[in-house]
Amino acid sequence: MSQKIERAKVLVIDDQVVILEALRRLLSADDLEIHLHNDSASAVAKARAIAPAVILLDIHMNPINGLDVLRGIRAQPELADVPVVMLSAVEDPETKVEAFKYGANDYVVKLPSPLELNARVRYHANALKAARERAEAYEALLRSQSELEQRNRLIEQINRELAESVLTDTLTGLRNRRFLKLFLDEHTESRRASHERRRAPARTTVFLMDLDHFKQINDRLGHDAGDIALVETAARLRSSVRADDAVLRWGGEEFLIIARYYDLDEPTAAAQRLLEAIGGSPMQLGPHQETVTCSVGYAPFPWVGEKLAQASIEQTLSLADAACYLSKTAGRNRAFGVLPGPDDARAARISGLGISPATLRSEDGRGVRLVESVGPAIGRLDLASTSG
Ligand SMILES: Nc1nc2c(ncn2[C@@H]2O[C@H](COP(=O)(O)OP(=O)(O)OP(=O)(O)O)[C@@H](O)[C@H]2O)c(=O)[nH]1
Repeated sequence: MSQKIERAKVLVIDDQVVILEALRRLLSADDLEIHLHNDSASAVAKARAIAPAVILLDIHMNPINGLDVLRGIRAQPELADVPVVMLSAVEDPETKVEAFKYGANDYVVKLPSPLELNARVRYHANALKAARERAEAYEALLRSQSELEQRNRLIEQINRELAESVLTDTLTGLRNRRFLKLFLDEHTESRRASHERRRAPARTTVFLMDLDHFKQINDRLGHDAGDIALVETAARLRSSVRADDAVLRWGGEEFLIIARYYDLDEPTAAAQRLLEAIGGSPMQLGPHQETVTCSVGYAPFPWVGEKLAQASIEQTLSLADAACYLSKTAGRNRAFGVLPGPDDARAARISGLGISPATLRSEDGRGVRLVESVGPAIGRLDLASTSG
C-alpha cells in the first residue's frame, strides 16, 4: 500500500512568467507542491487561498511591489507566521534591511543554485511546521490545565458541600451535633484572642431545649405535622438569637443553643425569649393550629470548678440537661438556669440532680444559683394536666 506523503505547499510570486517557470524547475521535487502566481495585485488573496508553508516573493514587481505585498501578507492573521523568502535580482543591503523590517524571513538573489534554494525552502517549511506543532501542544497543555483546574474546582465544591451536609440537619437546615466541636474550637480561639488583647472575652451560655409532649403531636396530627413543627421551631429559635450564636438540632425534638452574653442577666432574659418564641403563639401545622411549648435548661460555659480547672463542655451540657429535666418535672413550659451567684435555697435542688453545688464555681469564683423562668400562659393548663 502506498503511503501518501504530505507535501509542503510553496507559493512563488513573481511578475515575470519566465522566472516563475525557472523557479519551478529549480524546486521540482516530490515533497513540494508548487504554486506559481504572476499578479502582484492579487498575490495576498492567492496566498490566503493556498495557505502555503513557504512564500517566495519577488521584490521588484508591478503594479504592486514586493514589499507592499509582504506588508499585506503580514496583515493577515493566518499568514502572519508563514516564512517569506524575498527574491531580488541584486544583492542590495538596504533593500534587504527594508525587507526584514517588513517581516521577511530570508533573502535570496535570483537565480540561486538549486541546492541552496531547496535547502532554504525546506528549512523554512520545517521551521513553520515545528513552530505550529509547538503552539498546538502549548494550547493543548493550557486546555488540559484549565480542564484540570475546572475539575479541581468542582471537587473542591463537592467537598465543601459534603462537609456542609455532614454538619447540617436535613430536615431543619440547622447545624447538627457534629458542628459543636467546630463551634467550640472557634469559641476557644476567640477567647484566647480576647485575652491577648486584654479584652473581656465574650461568655457563652448553653441552652438545651426540648419540645413538650412532642410524641402527642405525632400521634394526634401525624408525623408530617411533627416535621413541620420541628422546622417551625428551628426558624423561631434562629430568629430569637444573634446571627453568630449557634442553633443546633441536638437530636429528635431537642435543640442546643449556644449564645453569647455580656452581662449576667442576659442568659435568663434569653431563656425567657426562647420560651416565648416557641410557646408564645400557635404554630400552623398543615391544617392544624397548635400551641407547642418547650422546656429549657441552661448553664454558662465555661465554668471554673473547685476541682476542675475548667469544666468541660460535656460537664456543662450535663448541667444544662439536668436543668432541663428539672423544667420537665416542674411542669414543662419553663426554663431552669444554673448560674453563677450567691448560693440560695434552690441551689440545693441541683444536688437532687446528682451535681453538688460545692463542686461548681463560676468564672468569677462566686457560688451557684438556680433560676426559674416560666413560659407563656397559653396551653400551660393543658400541658400540666397531660402526661406523655
Ligand atoms: N415528626 C418527627 N418526630 C420526631 C422526629 N425525631 C423524633 N421525633 C419524635 O419525637 C418524640 C419524642 O418523644 P418523647 O421522647 O417521648 O418526648 P415528648 O413526647 O416530647 O415528651 P417530653 O419530652 O417528656 O415532654 C418521639 O415520638 C419521636 O418519634 C422527627 O424528625 N420528626
